[in-house]
Formats: sequence, C-alpha cells, structure tokens
Amino acid sequence: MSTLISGFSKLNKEEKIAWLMDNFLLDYPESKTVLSQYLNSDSKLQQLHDEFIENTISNFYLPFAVAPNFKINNIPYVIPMAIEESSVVAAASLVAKFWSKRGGFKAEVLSTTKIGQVHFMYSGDFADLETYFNSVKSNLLSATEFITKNMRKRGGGILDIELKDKTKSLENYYQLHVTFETKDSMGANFINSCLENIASTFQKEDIEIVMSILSNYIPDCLVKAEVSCKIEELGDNGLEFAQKFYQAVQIAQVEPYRAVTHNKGIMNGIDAVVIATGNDFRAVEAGIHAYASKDGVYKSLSNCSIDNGVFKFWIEVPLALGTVGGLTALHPLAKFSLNLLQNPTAKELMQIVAVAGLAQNFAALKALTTTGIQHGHMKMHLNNILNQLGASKDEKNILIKKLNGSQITYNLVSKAMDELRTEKIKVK
Ligand SMILES: CC(C)(COP(=O)([O-])OP(=O)([O-])OC[C@H]1O[C@@H](n2cnc3c(N)ncnc32)[C@H](O)[C@@H]1OP(=O)([O-])[O-])[C@@H](O)C(=O)NCCC(=O)NCCSC(=O)C[C@@](C)(O)CC(=O)[O-]
Ligand SMILES: NC(=O)C1=CN([C@@H]2O[C@H](COP(=O)(O)OP(=O)(O)OC[C@H]3O[C@@H](n4cnc5c(N)ncnc54)[C@H](O)[C@@H]3O)[C@@H](O)[C@H]2O)C=CC1
Repeated sequence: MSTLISGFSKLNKEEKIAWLMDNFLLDYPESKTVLSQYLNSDSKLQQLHDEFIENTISNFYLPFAVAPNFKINNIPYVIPMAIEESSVVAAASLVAKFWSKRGGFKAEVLSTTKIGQVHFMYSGDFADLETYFNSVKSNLLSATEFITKNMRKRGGGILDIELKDKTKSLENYYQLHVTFETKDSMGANFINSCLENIASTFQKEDIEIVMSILSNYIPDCLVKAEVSCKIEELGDNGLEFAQKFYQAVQIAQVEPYRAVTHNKGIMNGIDAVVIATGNDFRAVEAGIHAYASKDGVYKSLSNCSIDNGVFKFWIEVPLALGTVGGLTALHPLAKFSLNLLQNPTAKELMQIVAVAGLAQNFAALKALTTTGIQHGHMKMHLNNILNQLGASKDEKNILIKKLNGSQITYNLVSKAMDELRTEKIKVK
C-alpha cells in the first residue's frame, strides 16, 4: 500500500476516489456508491460545492430544518437551523412558542468592533519605536485606503491603530493592534488584507514582522438577548420552577465542568443558525468560548435573576457574523436562510443567533430541572435508534406507539424490535 502521494490535488475527482479505494478502502467496496449517492445531479450545483473547498470527493449533508414561532423585538421569525442532533430543533420550536406567549425575546447589539493584529519583534529602544510609530501612523492608514474605500462609504473601515508593548509577556514582542468596523460582513478577509498592507508599510530593518491576522476574540462585538415575565406566568409551579432554574444557572457560573455542558447547549442553537446562514462557526465557537473565560475561569454565558416577582433570563455573546461575503450569497441554502430571515443586516443576524442560543439554553435547563433531559431528547432520538436497527416504516409505527412513555434506551428499543420480529415469525 502506498500511503504517500504527491500531486493528489491535481487528480480529478474520479482519480482521487480511485486512489482512495485502492489504498485505504479495499475492505469497503461500497464506498464509491456511498460517495456518488451524495453528489448532486445538477452538475453546475455540484461544481459550486466542489469548489467551496479543495480535494472535494462528495457532499456531506446536514439536515436543514426550521423552528417557527420566534418573536424577537416584536418581529416574527422562522429560524433556519442546520444540525445533526435530534431534539435541538424541537426544543427551539417549543421555547419559541412558550416565550412568544410571554412577550417574546428582546435583543440588542451592544458593540460591533473587530480586531486585527500585526505581531512583530523589535529589540531596540521603545521610545524610538513609539516615535517611529507616531510618524508613520497616517501612512499606515493611507496604505489601506484603496481597500477601505467602499467600507468607509458604508460607515466602516479602520477605527484606530495602536502600538502595544507586549515585552512583559514575551521578549522583544510588540503589536500593532488595529480596530475595525466591518458593517454587514464578518470582515476576516477585509481585515487581513488591511493588516498585510499596514505591516508592509510599517516594516523596516530593525522590525521583524512575524504575522498579520485578525483576532477571533471579539469582546467588543457583543449582542445581548433576554426573556422575562412575571413568575406566575411561568405556570402552576412558577416560583419553584424559577428558583430551580436560577440555581441551575448559578451552578454553571461557578462550576466549569457544568459550564462547558451548559454552554454546549447554547452552542446547539448558535451553531445551527450560524451554519444555516453560511457563516464561520469555527470563528464563532473560538470567540465565544474565549469570552466565557474572560474572568480567568470558564463560566456560563447566560444569566438569570428573580427580582420583585419577575423572572429574567439573558445571554451576552460576542458574534462576528456576515450577511454579505463568505458563503452567504454563494451557498443556495445560506441564501435561502437569509431570505427566510427577511434579509437581515449583520446586527439583526447577531440578535437572531443570540436568541437561538438563549432559547436552546432555556429548553435544556427547563428539561434538566423538571423531567430530566433524556425524556424529551430520547423521544426525538428514538427514530435514529430505529433507523440504526433497520426498522421498516411499519415496524417504526408499531414501536413508536409501543414505547410511548417508556424511558428510551438503545437496549430497550433493540429488545422491543427483537420481540416484534419474533412475534411476526410466530404469526407466520
Ligand atoms: C424535546 C422536547 C422539545 C419535547 O417536548 P414536549 O413538551 O414533549 O413536546 P410536545 O410533543 O408536547 O410538543 C410541543 C412543541 O415542541 C416542539 N416539538 C416537539 N416535538 C417536535 C418534533 N418532533 N418536531 C418539531 N417540533 C417538535 C413543537 O414546537 C411542539 O409544538 P407544535 O409544533 O406541536 O405546536 C423537550 O423535551 C425539550 O425541549 N427538551 C430539551 C431538548 C434539548 O435541549 N436538546 C438538546 C440536546 S441535549 C444537549 O446537547 C445539551 C445539554 C442538555 O446537555 C445542555 C445542557 O446540559 O444544558
Ligand atoms: N480567522 C478567521 O476567522 C478567518 C476567516 N476567514 C473567512 O473569511 C470569510 C469572511 O470574510 P469577509 O471579509 O467578511 O468576506 P469577503 O471576503 O467575502 O468580503 C466581504 C466583502 O463584501 C463587501 N460588502 C458589500 N456590501 C457590504 C456591506 N453592507 N457591509 C460590509 N461589506 C460589504 C465588502 O467589500 C467586504 O469586504 C469567511 O468565509 C471566513 O470563513 C478567512 C480568514 C481567517
């Protein structure tokens, strides 16, 4: 078996697959069929997907769903979600309806500043460096004017360039710390292009540029979403529910093991909408988890209060999202999602995504502090277990009815399936 290949990227799709089949998939002959089943029959659409990334051999589907009944700042929304995990969309839908009857979600963008840095090494005198920086600062801005022209017309562009002395952390290490407003784009490519021009203008013999890159840590690009209602509006056991819910949030504030899972539940909602709208979920994930650790300990992203008989639950998250650029217009389903959301601005999309995260967190905490998570989650996951066991449509119908109300586990379903098939044989 030859596991090293040069020129793989130059092979066409069929040749790439043939090489994989010959070298890594000898025991899985059906793999060629599996890969081709996931190709689109529309060759233009397939080519579009092939060209999103490199060495494409097929498409990897995620279910694309919608959660209706959201009300955000009094505007109704149906939220698109791309996710593989059962019960997330059901939970979002359940909570959307619940809060729509209690005033809906309120959301507000707190700030939209993004950051990029030119990292460099310098061993000379700091005062000389500072003098040099001050003397070239306006040149650094003018060197990017051809890139920032249109962004400035939109009210964005470079906000400031600062020189930062980082030598206490690393010998000879300095930065140009640049702040940006990128309006409706996420701004990664725009920021990186500006930074590279700034770096080449700033460079001189005693300054060694190490790299120029945006930061995905954006604590000044923040959105807040919240829900609130009178305790009695929460239902018959409103106070008991609210108090237990509050405790659950406090635990996630002080216990990192719990906070990580708590925030994972929030990301169920956030990632699903970020992916559905063609945004960069890795950037969002990295930025949000860094923000959750901003006080030196990893904490809950959401908060809860019970004051004067009012239950309030809110989240504050950093989000760098685009409604233009990247794949937002290029991926037909991302374009569909943005249309479904009534073509939001980046700020509006930040609000929608934060709400999806808060809704998901509310659903999970409601389930966890009342019925337990497995009740609802496994009810939704039952279909996956049945599919895994190869159940026919009839078998599924019978078993879903039979297992209604039971505590669903793989073993229980598998046993019920065996019993059903044994019964069928006996009848025959
Ligand atoms: C699962 C539910 C929603 C069931 O909740 P339920 O009350 O049993 O649902 P229902 O059958 O009575 O239906 C009520 C509504 O729920 C929605 N709904 C209900 N079923 C569906 C469905 N099949 N398809 C679409 N929507 C559905 C839908 O809105 C429906 O209204 P309708 O459409 O009938 O007017 C509830 O138990 C729940 O919200 N559970 C929480 C689920 C959850 O958080 N899942 C995430 C995965 S677990 C995890 O990853 C994170 C976690 C939990 O670890 C995070 C943490 O620890 O914090
Ligand atoms: N570390 C990271 O997060 C990195 C991410 N990326 C990728 O970069 C892409 C996002 O970069 P972008 O610069 O946003 O995309 P992009 O390169 O597609 O540029 C978007 C462009 O749209 C134009 N535009 C039109 N109307 C606009 C409006 N109303 N507001 C703002 N701009 C408008 C601007 O010229 C803007 O530069 C994503 O695909 C991301 O995955 C790339 C490098 C690093």
